[in-house]
Amino acid sequence: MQQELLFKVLVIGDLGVGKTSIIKRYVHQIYSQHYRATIGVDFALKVLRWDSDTVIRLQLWDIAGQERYGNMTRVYYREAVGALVVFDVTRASTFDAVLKWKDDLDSKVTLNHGRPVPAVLLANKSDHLASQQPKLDSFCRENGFVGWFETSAKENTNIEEAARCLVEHILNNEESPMIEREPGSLVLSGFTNATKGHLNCSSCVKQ
Ligand SMILES: Nc1nc2c(ncn2[C@@H]2O[C@H](COP(=O)(O)OP(=O)(O)OP(=O)(O)O)[C@@H](O)[C@H]2O)c(=O)[nH]1
Repeated sequence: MQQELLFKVLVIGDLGVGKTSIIKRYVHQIYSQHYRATIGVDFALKVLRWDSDTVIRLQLWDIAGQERYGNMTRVYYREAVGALVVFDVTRASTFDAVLKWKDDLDSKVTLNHGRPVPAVLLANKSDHLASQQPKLDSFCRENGFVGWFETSAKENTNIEEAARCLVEHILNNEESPMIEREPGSLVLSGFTNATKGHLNCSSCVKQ
């Protein structure tokens, strides 16, 4: 029987780092230079055919960068099972803010037993870089990110890979709350043994 899983994923990071652009590229295959700040929160849905009997619906919550200074994030973060934390490689201050976003996330949403939801770090606008960025493996290990990717929404680099890495970690979390959908019904459910196991994310940081 085919199963459909719905995962709420947050996309967070400072103002103008490219969260909306990453989502638009990933979901609609479009990119624009034009900058319009997100107000509050926006949503997009990406449907992934994961394997022959699993369809994953990724509900992407595009949280405005300015929200870190507001108090709405607790509401927005509720029931999220994963996050993409984005910074802009051309602006060091946005990297400095990454841990503040991660702390905000960890303080407001956790899995059972208080474990953090998986978070993947995105070094966006990598098309701007003349040379390689320092590798972030140890930064990720030390700060609880499950992996990191140099992305470019402009050139469509590594966005699918990053999302895949995140989904693999979400699936590996036995206790991730999830909605399993059968035609005509919506029920909250835990994982089935058929869904978990055997998953391996080669591009993610080795823990
Ligand atoms: N060169 C380059 N520019 C990018 C990339 N991603 C986004 N931008 C540009 O950066 C600006 C901000 O992008 P947004 O996607 O609106 O940023 P955001 O993080 O959603 O911003 P807020 O909604 O204010 O939090 C826009 O002008 C984009 O065109 C990228 O990968 N490379």
